[in-house]
Amino acid sequence: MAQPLVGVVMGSNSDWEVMRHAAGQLRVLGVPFELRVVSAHRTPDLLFQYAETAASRGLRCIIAGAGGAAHLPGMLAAKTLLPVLGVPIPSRYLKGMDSLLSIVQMPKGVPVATFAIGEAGAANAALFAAALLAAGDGELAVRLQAFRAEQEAAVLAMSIPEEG
Ligand SMILES: Nc1c(C(=O)O)ncn1[C@@H]1O[C@H](COP(=O)(O)O)[C@@H](O)[C@H]1O
Repeated sequence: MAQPLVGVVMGSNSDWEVMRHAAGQLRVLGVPFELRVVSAHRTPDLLFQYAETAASRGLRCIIAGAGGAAHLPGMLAAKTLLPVLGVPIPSRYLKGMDSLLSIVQMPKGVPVATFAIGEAGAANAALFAAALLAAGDGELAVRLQAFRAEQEAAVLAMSIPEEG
């Protein structure tokens, strides 16, 4: 097993339906990652331990998904110098607006790169993590370029069926 370079963490296993889009995108690009459930609220000691050891274990960035009062990404960012990429999970009553605002409205000095609510945000966080790593990994840059080219070809091949 290759050394994980990206930590994909989430506040609950109920976030997996969204966060699997981050994992899937990393897998497609051949970026080694690890998956963990870590909660600032429910497992604060584990959160500190995870954040404090992440860099020394070889991780290069952390993608963190959380819903509702989504303190996980911000608290991770407070305890590590690694870039933290936050994914707002759609929540039951407020549709993820609570998650988005909790993650994006960090105080000056402790940034979290915040992505869109839901699966597109999770996939984009993975693509962003790959772009960060590709700056120092030419083979990954080639795979990322190929992904872009495939996406472009798929859009160029789109057609709209005419009516009548
Ligand atoms: N936002 C957080 C944190 C945290 O930020 O520490 N820990 C769990 N959660 C969120 O609670 C929601 C409901 O969790 P449950 O489904 O387990 O009740 C999840 O979206 C999770 O990310």
